[in-house]
Amino acid sequence: MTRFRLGTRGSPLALTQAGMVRDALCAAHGWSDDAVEIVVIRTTGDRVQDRALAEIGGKALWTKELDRALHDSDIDCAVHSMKDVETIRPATLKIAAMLPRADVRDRLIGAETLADLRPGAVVGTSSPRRRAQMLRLRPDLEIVLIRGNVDTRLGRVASGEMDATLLAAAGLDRLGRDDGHAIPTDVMLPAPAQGAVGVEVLAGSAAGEIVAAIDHHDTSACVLTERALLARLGADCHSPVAALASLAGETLTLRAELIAEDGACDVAGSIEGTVDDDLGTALAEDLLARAPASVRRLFSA
Ligand SMILES: NCc1[nH]cc(CCC(=O)O)c1CC(=O)O
Repeated sequence: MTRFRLGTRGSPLALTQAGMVRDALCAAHGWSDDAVEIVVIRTTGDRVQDRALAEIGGKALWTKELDRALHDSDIDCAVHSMKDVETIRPATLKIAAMLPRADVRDRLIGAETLADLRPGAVVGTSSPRRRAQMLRLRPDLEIVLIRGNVDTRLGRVASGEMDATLLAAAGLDRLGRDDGHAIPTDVMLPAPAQGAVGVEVLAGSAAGEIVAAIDHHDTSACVLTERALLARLGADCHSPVAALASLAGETLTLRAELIAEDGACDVAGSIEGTVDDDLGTALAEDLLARAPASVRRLFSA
């Protein structure tokens, strides 16, 4: 039997997530573990570690090589952290499934709360959103660029090179790490799609039907709503935007905020409806209409 080929990046987190998708596929289809082959693909994002992602070309750096492998039929599906997947995807590809979403919050490493950080503390992040949100709450902080995988980042706080960093709870939990303290979403709204793992296939492929069997519908509904907001904003990975959708019964609630890079001004809002209401587009339009000029200019919509 030919094995189902699952493409992934090679970082410890990516491999863990690929293993979760393999296990879900095997459980859904009654396959043995060896029915799925995990194919590790090195991306530009993995190779370039010293500059901000936004600076060197953005989220495509994580997906380009996996996209090519899908188009060349070297793999049947590709596993991604949905947070890292560009807003606009090639029409030839389809996000066929998402795993149940994990903890969506950020965790602060190095102090219990942001208020506990010493005046002028050095905090490492490469995320424009985290930078802006931290400066809004604590304008005295010195935000420095940090990249690399989870262990590298934790190591730089442990060594005292920086006072603190922020990491997604989802990634830490998947790696079995209990470091840090979760920040409530009303203090720090997460990145759109944070905590969600998605599986992409070639549009119209047989693999799409195989993968669709593991889709967690509530997660897909929420994450696609957050991505619709990004699309209407014309947001990219330079854009300091936070968003979180949640479903309670039939009611979908979407919260979002846009923050100036220095945290000095922002615009926030929320909207409620059903999954059929295109809440992402509606909230994006509301925020753009109300955004101060210094925030508005960060978006190409
Ligand atoms: N940008 C890197 C990235 N992409 C996804 C996660 C965590 C896992 C997730 O959000 O699903 C991380 C690390 C982090 O932000 O701490």
